[in-house]
Order: sequence, then structure tokens, then C-alpha cells
Amino acid sequence: MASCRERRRDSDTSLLLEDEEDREEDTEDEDHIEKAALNILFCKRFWHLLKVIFPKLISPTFLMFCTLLAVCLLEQVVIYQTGLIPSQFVRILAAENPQKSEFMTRLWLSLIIIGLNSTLKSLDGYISSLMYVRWRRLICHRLHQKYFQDTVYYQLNVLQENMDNPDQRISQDVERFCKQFSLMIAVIIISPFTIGYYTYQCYISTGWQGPVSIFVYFVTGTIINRFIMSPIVSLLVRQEKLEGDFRFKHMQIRVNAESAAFYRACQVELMKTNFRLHSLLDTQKRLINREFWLNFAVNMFDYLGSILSYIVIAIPILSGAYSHMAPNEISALVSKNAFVSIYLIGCFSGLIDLSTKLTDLAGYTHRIGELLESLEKTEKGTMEEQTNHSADPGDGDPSENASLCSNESTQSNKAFQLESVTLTPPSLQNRVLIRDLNLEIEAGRNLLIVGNTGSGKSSLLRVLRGLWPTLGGSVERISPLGPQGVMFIPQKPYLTDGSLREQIIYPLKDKYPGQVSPDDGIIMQYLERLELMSVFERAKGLDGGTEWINWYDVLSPGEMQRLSFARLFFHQPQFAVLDEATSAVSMETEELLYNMCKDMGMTVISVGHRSSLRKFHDVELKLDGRGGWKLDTIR
Ligand SMILES: Nc1ncnc2c1ncn2[C@@H]1O[C@H](COP(=O)(O)OP(=O)(O)OP(=O)(O)O)[C@@H](O)[C@H]1O
Repeated sequence: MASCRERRRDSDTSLLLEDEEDREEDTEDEDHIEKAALNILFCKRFWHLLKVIFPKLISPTFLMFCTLLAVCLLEQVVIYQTGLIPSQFVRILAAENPQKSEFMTRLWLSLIIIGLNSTLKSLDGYISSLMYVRWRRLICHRLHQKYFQDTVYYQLNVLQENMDNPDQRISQDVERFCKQFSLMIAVIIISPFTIGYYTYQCYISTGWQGPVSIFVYFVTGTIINRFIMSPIVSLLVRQEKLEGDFRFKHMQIRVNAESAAFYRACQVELMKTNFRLHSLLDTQKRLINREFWLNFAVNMFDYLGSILSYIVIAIPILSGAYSHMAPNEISALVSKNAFVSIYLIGCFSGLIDLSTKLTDLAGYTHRIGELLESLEKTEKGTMEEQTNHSADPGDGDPSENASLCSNESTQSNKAFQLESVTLTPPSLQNRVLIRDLNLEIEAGRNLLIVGNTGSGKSSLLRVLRGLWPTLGGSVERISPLGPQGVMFIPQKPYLTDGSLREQIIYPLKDKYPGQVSPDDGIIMQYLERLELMSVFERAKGLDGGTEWINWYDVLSPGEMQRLSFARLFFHQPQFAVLDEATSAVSMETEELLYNMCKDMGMTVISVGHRSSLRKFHDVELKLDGRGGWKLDTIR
């Protein structure tokens, strides 16, 4: 008999599967509605991306494009000459008196043409690859520029529920889009020229019947492919999303391996990870089923095309149009005509083949376009927010301003002035955490924010930082946010990739990369006082840990918090906002840290549960989590 725990696990799995089935049905319905809209959206989003990769007319991308066009045209001339080689040999060898000198000349010419052909083909691939790199750089730069604008990355990752896996879109989808498009571009740009030229050649050899039958064949192929293609695009978009979800699940385990291991969570994590895998594979299977018919149609058209070329050539031969010619001339002409017709059909087949690549391209275009639109919308919202708060000193870019302790000019008596502020979580507007709060945070008056867990303490800090909007009231930010004015130490210590120095000077950029800086002495003093010398040694010095990327795996929570304080002491802002920043250190260390803040003249705004914190503060703001608050002086 299955144990109670196993039964519960089974029921969890079946609930997840039922959930997924419901979602599958919903997506089927949505699919129909989305298909039409997706096609219009594709054109809009593709145009948007084209404007990113071709920013202006005279640009390196445009020059590359022109060079590629020239190379492709030249390549076509050489391909035409290569195609004529067999007919020229047939004419020489099938003549009544074959001439050795004529044969040798033709042989040398053919070798030169083949050499040229190979060079041009490699050049065309080379330029396409260079374009791929350049496009990827342009699109990623554009996305990064918007993503890292103010708090846009926070809003996208935390507050916007409809935007899945922005990281995957930037790192993977852009790569695939650029690769696919760079492979298609040569075919797209050269097709009008080759089709025009070979249609003319085909007309000369076969009369109007040849080109017309090939055109009819192409149009039929395109219409059939169009019908098969449309459901594939929405499936591809979904597959990319599930691919990102699956990768995210593995990343979650990677980042939280220790916590999961403490819970002995292997079974539940196995179930959840397999669930993501199965959702992905089911969608992939549906996609493969649909692609079967697309591939079938594409292959049918490729092979039917070769038969059609013989039908086209047969028409003038069977109607006796070439009966007056010598046998070697007819053979040469048939060989030449075969090449022209087959090449023209090949051009059309190439365009039909593009349809499979186009579905992939459309999927990536939607995902990148969606992200770009969302980024633009969020960026606009943030800018409007900033304009509304134009009285605020603004965030600026703290990393640009690398001066240590040069905050005299920006010193102000107050950090924040809150009037009648009402605050709710962003997606739960009926759950008021704080109602009509009036608060003035001024220099020299340390503020302690207390309340039960979930009562809105960190949320108030989010509002102060401008991450969350308020439901009502006004928040005036008087002191500039950043290492010179108001510096936030979040509840989860944030350690970036890079050396120990980069952790300490964060969010500033390294002023003296790889050199001894004048700040080294002071940094070492802080490391010693905070008992972080063992970290200094393990990191092989301030600049030694470049390959030691994941600090979270190798530092204890207490060490991470002390490192955050080393950062705070390095910057010495006028106001320090500490969100449970000493929860993982001993009371003695907590006392040392607060005393150091006091000695440096910092005003602290702390969130915390420990009663030992009271003695370092002057005022206490108590939240009840239902909107109520109380401000008391601490004696
Ligand atoms: N991004 C979010 N979207 C919606 N609700 C959120 C979000 N972040 C937090 N909340 C909710 O807002 C409420 C207040 O959260 P907050 O983090 O401010 O609590 P807190 O008082 O700091 O708690 P703790 O002492 O446990 O840190 C909680 O109920 C929380 O679940």
C-alpha cells in the first residue's frame, strides 16, 4: 500500500498535470485568436528589429549589406558561368573533330571559374557571419540599454507577471534570431536578381510556357506552405517560453543547492523539474508533428521541381524547335537549358525552403519584440515617474561618481518627506499595508521601523527607493539616492561577480583596475575591523578573485552582511537604510557596526526585529500590517 506521503506526492503530481491540461485547452483556444494577430504583429516587430540593426542609412551594417549584395551578384555571374561548363565541354568533345587546344583552354578557364566560385561563396558566408556578430551586438546593446535603465530590470523581473524569462530572450533568442536571419539574408537579397535573370534565360530557351509553369508552381507551393506554417509560429513562441522555464528551474536549484539539500528536497525537486521538462517536451512533440507536414511539403516541392525542369525543356525539343541543329549543338543546348530551368526552379525552391526558417525567425522575432516593447513601456513609465518627481535630486548613475567621501556639497538635513502615504503591494491594491503615513526622515535622528513579519517594513523602503508606487500621498526624496546621499543595504546581501575590491566599491566602477589604489589602506582597515581578513586571504587579495565568481557559495550569511557593511563604510553616505542588515551577526558585532556608523556621522534608518536595536535609534515607527502605524520617540 502506498504511504500517505507517496499518495500526497502522487496527488500533487496529478494536480500539476490537471492544471497543465487546463492550460493546454486554454492555449488551444488562445492559439486561434492569436494566429491572426501574430501575423500582423510579426511584421510590426520585425520592422522594429530591422530599425535596430540598420540604425541609419550609412552605417557599417549597411556597408556590409552592400558588400554582401555585390559579392552575391558576382557569385551569381560566376555560378552562371560554372553552370555552362558542362555544355561547353559537350560541344567541344561531341564535335566531328575535337580540338585539343580548345579543350585545354576551356579546362583552364573552368578551373579559374571554379576557384572564383569557391572564393565568392566563402566570402558570402564570411560577410554573413560578420553581420550576425554585429546584429547581435546592436540588438543586445539596445536591450541592455533599456533593461539597465533605472529600475526597469526590477520591474520586469519582479513586478510584471506577463514577461517570462527576459534573460533567455536577451541571451538566447537574440543569438538565434541573428544566426537565422544572417543565413537567410543572402538568399533574400539575391533572389529578385536571379529570378529575373533566369526567367529571361528560360523564356529565351523555352518560350513563355517555361517561366509561366514555374511561376504557377511556386505560387501553389507558397499558398500550401502558408497554411501549414501559421500554427507553427505560435507553438514556437510557446516552446521558447517553456525552454526558458526549464532552464530557470535548473538555475534555481544551482543557486539554492544548499537550502534544498538541507530540506532533503530531491524528490519534490525531481518532480517539479521533470514536470517542466515534460511540458517542454510535449510542446516540442506537437511542434515536431506540425513540422512533419511542413517538411513533407517542402521536400515534395524540391523533387517535383526537378521533374518540372525536364517537362519545361521537353516542350521545345518535342515540338521540333531545335530539329535544324547539329547533334553536338543540341546536346550543348539541352545541357544549358537544363541548367537554366533547374536553377530557376532552384531559386523558387530556395524561397519555399525559407518558409521553415521563417517560422523559427518569426518565433524569435515575437519574443524579442515583446521584450523590446515591454522595456520601452516600462522605461517610459519610469521616465514619467521621474518627471512627476522632478523636484527629487534623482538617482543619477552612482557608478559614474567615484569620489570617496566627497559628499559635502550634496549634504542635506533631510532624506525623505512623506505626506499621507498609503501603500499596498503592487498587485494587491485592496490590501493596505500603511495608510496616511506622515514621516520626515532627517539627519541625526536614527529611525527604527518595526512590526510583525509581512507588515510592510521592507515595502516602505521600496517606496522610499521608488521601486513601488504609492496608492496615495507624496514621497519627496530630498537627499540623492546613491552612495553619496542615501544608500540602501537590502535584506538579501547583493554580491556582484568580480574581485573583493569590486564587492566593496560596488556600485562604483573600479577607478584603478589592476593597480594599487589610494583607497587600499582604508579598505584594509575596514576588513580588519570587520574580521574579514580570512575572506581577503581566500579571495587572494583585493583583486585576486576574478575566477571566483559565485560569492554566495563560499561566504556565510554573517560574512556577507559584514561585507555589505564594509561597502557602506567605504562609501560613508549621509543616510544608511539597513533592512535587517545585522540579522545574521552576533549582538557584539551588531553593536560594533552601529557604533562605526555613528562614528562616521551616518544617520541610519533600520528595519529589524531584535529589541537590541532600539538603543541605536531615536525614533520608532511601528506598523501593524493593516494600515495602522505609530511613531514614538525612543528614550
Ligand atoms: N513583489 C510583490 N508583489 C506582491 N506582494 C508582495 C511583493 N513583495 C512583497 N509582497 C507582500 O507585501 C507584504 C509586505 O511585505 P514586506 O516585504 O514589506 O514585509 P516585511 O514587513 O518586511 O516582512 P519581514 O519582516 O518578513 O521582512 C507581504 O505580505 C508580502 O507578501
